[in-house]
Amino acid sequence: MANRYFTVSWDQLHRDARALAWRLLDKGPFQGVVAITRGGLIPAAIIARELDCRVIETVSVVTYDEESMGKPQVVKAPVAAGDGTGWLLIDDLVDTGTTAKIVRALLPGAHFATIYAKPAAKPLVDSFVTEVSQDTWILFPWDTEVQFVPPIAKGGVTPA
Ligand SMILES: O=P(O)(O)OC[C@H]1O[C@H](OP(=O)(O)OP(=O)(O)O)[C@H](O)[C@@H]1O
Ligand SMILES: O=c1[nH]c(=O)c2nc[nH]c2[nH]1
Ligand SMILES: [Mg+2]
Repeated sequence: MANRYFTVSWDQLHRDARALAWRLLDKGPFQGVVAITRGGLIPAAIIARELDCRVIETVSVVTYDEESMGKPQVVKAPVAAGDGTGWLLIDDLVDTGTTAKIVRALLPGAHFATIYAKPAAKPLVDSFVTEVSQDTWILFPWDTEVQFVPPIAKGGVTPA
């Protein structure tokens, strides 16, 4: 269980996804992007736009129910991407690496990129932008909303 949170705004996500696109420019060209749904969908859309790539495939692995981990299941395979050679594989983050190991086994030839990476799974990723400590839970903008917090002196939550 995470004991810290790292909140990512839409602006920050867009900036970080574009930073990843810059890093990927000289790794391509790619014939298509495979998004690991659902978290990889928005990062993949931003990166595909920046790399001028129009072909998007998806792979879906269900691993988590909120913050608890269950038994991973591939519920949608990446049919158009062969063994991944020439394709860019995108997810929002790697944490334990469970999802990454499953998808890499399906697409061993793909270049695997994530925006955020925690240390346990960093070696599984070919390109990433920001490392976040293992005990930090990343809060993405699609999972959160803006709300009132009390002042720090009255028990307000300290940001990560
Ligand atoms: O390295 P791991 O420990 O496998 O964790 C990383 C995965 O967990 C999250 O997806 P999740 O399974 O929550 O599904 P979602 O993308 O549909 O939200 C995240 O988007 C990664 O795909
Ligand atoms: O929103 C999320 N934030 C995380 O830090 C994380 N780790 C695994 N799955 C995750 N989902
Ligand atoms: Mg995911």
